[in-house]
Amino acid sequence: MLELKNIKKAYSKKPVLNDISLTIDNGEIISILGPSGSGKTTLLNIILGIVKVDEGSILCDHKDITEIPMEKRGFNIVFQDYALFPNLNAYENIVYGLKNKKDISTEEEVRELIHLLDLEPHLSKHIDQLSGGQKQRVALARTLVMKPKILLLDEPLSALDGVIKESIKKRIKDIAKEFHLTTIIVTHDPEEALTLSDRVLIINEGKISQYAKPKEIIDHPTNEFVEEFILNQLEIKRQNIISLFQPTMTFEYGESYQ
Ligand SMILES: Nc1ncnc2c1ncn2[C@@H]1O[C@H](COP(=O)(O)OP(=O)(O)OP(=O)(O)O)[C@@H](O)[C@H]1O
Repeated sequence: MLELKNIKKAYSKKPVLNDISLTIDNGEIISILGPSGSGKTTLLNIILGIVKVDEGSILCDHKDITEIPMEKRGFNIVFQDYALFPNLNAYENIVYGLKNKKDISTEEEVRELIHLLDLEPHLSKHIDQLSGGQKQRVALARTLVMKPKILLLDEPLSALDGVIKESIKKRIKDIAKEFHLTTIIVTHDPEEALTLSDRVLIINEGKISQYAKPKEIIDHPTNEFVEEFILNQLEIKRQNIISLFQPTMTFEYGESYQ
């Protein structure tokens, strides 16, 4: 279990996170959702260990890790731009981290992950020969072979569209469930957060607006911000789709409107 207790962070005296407390159970998929500048990446980086807190503590399985450096926390992140090595092929990227830590994953485990992510046909391709969705899967495989205790994903679907997005979403869910892997995802897209996660943490101006299961958020938004920002965005999306399929109405004098 990961616990954040009264986390505070300011940059140049400007508060960015204000008294964030929450728990994340082992094996849960959590999305951190909020508008631009609300503090999502700062929170992710604090969990990862890149950014230090000003106040508060972080506990992992009841052990205080607040002062433990990133490399010793055993968490791992897939960055938004995937950060793959362009001079290596897909397979070399996937196994790169095992060079000095061979015993973390066996060859068989690596093969299983490659299979799960459907990457067999792409292993010898160079990074610039891969599509966005394929790059994303290589980045996921590269992170997962290191068997992180917690998987952090920064806007994992933002560069993908349509069917590919749905397929990656399903793979992230399947992998998290199969490996009982605690997964924390940063996103600004309510639809993504609500369909991908067990619980969604909605933050606004550095404070928790609501932290609940997707259904609870939709049925019982606890404040105006959640209603306005999250639910209205979903409604706009829904209306846009409906309007695409509405038949053109024709009037007596030949006028029409949509
Ligand atoms: N290293 C930094 N130094 C100073 N200010 C920072 C730093 N990092 C972030 N901030 C500020 O902290 C606030 C929160 O930034 P953060 O990147 O956490 O937001 P975000 O919700 O991830 O935004 P976005 O969705 O646009 O990426 C912003 O006002 C940002 O300008």
